[in-house]
Parts: sequence; structure tokens; C-alpha cells
Amino acid sequence: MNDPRQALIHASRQFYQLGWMAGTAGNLSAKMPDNSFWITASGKQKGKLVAEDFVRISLTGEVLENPSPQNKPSAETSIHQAIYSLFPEANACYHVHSVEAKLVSNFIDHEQLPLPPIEMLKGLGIWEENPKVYMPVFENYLEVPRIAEAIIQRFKQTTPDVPALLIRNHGVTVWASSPEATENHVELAEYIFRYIVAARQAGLNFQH
Ligand SMILES: CSC[C@@H](O)[C@@H](O)C(=O)COP(=O)(O)O
Ligand SMILES: [Zn+2]
Repeated sequence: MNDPRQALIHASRQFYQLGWMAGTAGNLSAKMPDNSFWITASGKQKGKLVAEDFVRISLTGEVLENPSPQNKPSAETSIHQAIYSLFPEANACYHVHSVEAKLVSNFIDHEQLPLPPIEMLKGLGIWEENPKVYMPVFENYLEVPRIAEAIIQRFKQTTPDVPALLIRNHGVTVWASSPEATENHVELAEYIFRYIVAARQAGLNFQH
């Protein structure tokens, strides 16, 4: 995979238009062949990113390339680092802030969100009949490295059912082997969140 910034700019514009990256919310990253990754610089308006709005970081967190001196890496870079260190097959990692993701994170008070047994789960790698799978949920600490550390500690013990995690009252983070697959994963995760909100409004209950 060569410079992924155009794919990140495209995804960001899509997510902005869908209301999932309102203002400066969310951050996107994708790896280069040398395992470094381009990540959105902090505080950029996500509807109009350009190639200079990214910083290239090593897997250990050093800034390797910064096209614009005032750029700082995303405040949530440590979460992307955690995902790349836990899942070497991940080549992109996207984090967005939808209304529905925040709502569903309040439907449970524990660490796992039960996912509805719907066909769309196949897109997240679940090929079972009536699957009983969960999305991991993490607390939204003010210090982002604390969230990253919680992710590392939990996922070192237990592999998540799906390549996605939810931060309570914050948003979803997904990963996959390419920017295109990661964009699909965001769309599927957000579809599932909308379904959960609609199911609740309709009085349906699918707790496992
Ligand atoms: C709109 S504020 C959101 C931020 O606090 C954060 O959660 C976020 O997703 C974007 O942070 P950023 O540093 O621009 O990557
Ligand atoms: Zn965020």
C-alpha cells in the first residue's frame, strides 16, 4: 500500500457528510509499507482535509513526517498505536463520532454491547446462524493513553468478536486490512447502531 492519504481524505469527507465526523470530530489513520502510519493532525475540520493535514508516525509514536509545522498528531493517536500493535494485520484504523454510537453505549452498563443477530454481521466477519456476539465497550477517560492502555490490557486477554470497539459517550473505532475495508466496517458498525436504536424504539429486545 502506498501513500494512503487520498483514501483517508475520501473517507473523511463521506463520514463528515453522514454526520459522523461533525466539525473536527474523529480521526483516521492508515499504514505505509514500512509500518509507519499517516494519521489526521489534531483539530482539523474533517469535511475538508488536504494531504498536509496528516502526520506520519512510527509504531512507537515518533513523528517521522509532518508537512505543516503547526500540525500535532491526533489527540487519540495512542488508540491507533494500540490497535496496530495488537492486530498486525490491521492496515487502517478509523474513529468516528455518531449520535447513535453514543446512544447505544448508554443502553448497557457493562463492558460489552450485545449485537443483534442480523445478516450485516457477516461484513464484520461473523458467519454464524443466530450469532451471539458482542462489541467491547470502554470507559471514556479524559487521558486518552488511559483508554489505549485499557484496550491493550483487555485485548491481550480476549480477542474481540468483531474488529471494532466502542468508547462510552464518545464513538466507535474500527480497523481492517485496507482503508476500503475499514470504511466498510465503519458503515456496518454505524448501521448496527442505528438498528439497535430503532429496535429499542420498537420495543424489541435481543439481549443474549
Ligand atoms: C470535537 S472534539 C473530539 C475530540 O476530543 C476527539 O474525541 C476526536 O475524535 C478528535 O480529536 P483529534 O485530536 O482532532 O483527532
Ligand atoms: Zn474521538
